[in-house]
Amino acid sequence: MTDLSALLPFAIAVIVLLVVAGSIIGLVRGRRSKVRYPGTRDANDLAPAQGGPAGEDSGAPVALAEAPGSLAEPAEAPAEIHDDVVVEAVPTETPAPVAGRLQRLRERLVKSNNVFGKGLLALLASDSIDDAVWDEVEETLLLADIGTEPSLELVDTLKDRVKVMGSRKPDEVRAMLREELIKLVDPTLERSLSIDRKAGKPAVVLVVGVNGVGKTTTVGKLARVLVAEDKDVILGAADTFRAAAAEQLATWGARVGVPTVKSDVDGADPASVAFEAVKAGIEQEADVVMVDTAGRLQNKVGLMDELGKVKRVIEKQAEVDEVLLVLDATTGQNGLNQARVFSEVVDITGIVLTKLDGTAKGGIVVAIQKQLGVPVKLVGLGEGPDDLAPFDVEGFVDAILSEG
Ligand SMILES: Nc1nc2c(ncn2[C@@H]2O[C@H](COP(=O)(O)OP(=O)(O)OP(=O)(O)O)[C@@H](O)[C@H]2O)c(=O)[nH]1
Repeated sequence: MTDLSALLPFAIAVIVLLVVAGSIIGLVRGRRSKVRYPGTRDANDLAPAQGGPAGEDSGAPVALAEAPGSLAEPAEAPAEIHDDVVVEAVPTETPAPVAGRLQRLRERLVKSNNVFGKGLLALLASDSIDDAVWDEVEETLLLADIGTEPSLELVDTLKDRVKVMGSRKPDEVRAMLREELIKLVDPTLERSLSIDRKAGKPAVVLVVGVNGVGKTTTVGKLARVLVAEDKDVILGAADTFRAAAAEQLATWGARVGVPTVKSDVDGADPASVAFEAVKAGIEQEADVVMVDTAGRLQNKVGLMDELGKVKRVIEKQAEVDEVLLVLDATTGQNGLNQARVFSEVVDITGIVLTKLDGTAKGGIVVAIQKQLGVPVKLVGLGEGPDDLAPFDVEGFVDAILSEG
């Protein structure tokens, strides 16, 4: 007769193998989305409305009725975001304090933009400033993307001031230029974000823009800014087009303990997700609900309509306090066209200018504000999690004029 105890190690080995195989299959299933997008799809095609209920025609924007529970339950802890989504348990991080961030990121700005400032200082300090020099001053301003009209205005003002000054000491020239640049960037604009609860509801921030400008990254970074300011935040992943966007956002949130409301269904109705996120924010008494949207080209009418719908559906529950348009500073004047069209569909309340670390065209800040009358509220200065800073006029001008 076989000794049963001799078989025991084999039995254990078989059980272990079965458990391991089972969890691998579970993991693979978990990573796969339940519904695949049926055909080839252009980044600017409309998502098929699978969430339906948020459709304005239905009149009652409720949760995705066909897929109950398909929107992830807002989680308290990173590992609990959703049964079906594998989110690695990341230790919660403490975001860098917000005060003085631009100062800390100043070096990036100095590196990319002080060529422009230095150039101006050198030109204005030259012994005699003739027309050729003034042309160079103007060209320098145009190259920094300040825009034609503001550049001409600034040259005129500087001409007048130089005339009055007579002989010019470098310090005086610097002080004069600093003063005029600060005026141009406009310290009187209101740049604070509306992120306070009101009427018993959370503040709602909608983040919009064309593809690849840094929307999801900005929402993630901004969540950290808000957490650093002790706000309770909920994220809404209404970028239902790019498959990885929702998980990318959830990971950003999880790192600072912020839950994300998202759909497991590729191409779900973004308005439904936005609606659910705001609903969760109201129920959980969050301070801020931040909704990320899919990148869309401003010339695609259907997509722009979809964005208008997202906003209107949110407004069935709560006011949208901020609509932040994310613009990539490296795209220069093209950003202005985008901004114009977006502002026709949704009232833009602020600009987030990303990738300022990668361009010498910081003057776009001036051009955008002049053309749209909308202030730059935040600037992105790198890919790091805390490389987003509240825009501060003096800090910005000082970095441009820095010796560094
Ligand atoms: N250097 C630099 N890179 C940035 C900054 N902000 C965002 N990025 C990078 O820009 C790239 C695109 O960022 P995403 O957040 O995915 O852009 P998106 O607008 O959400 O993209 P879509 O959803 O495809 O429209 C990423 O590689 C980011 O790391 C910034 O301030 N500086």
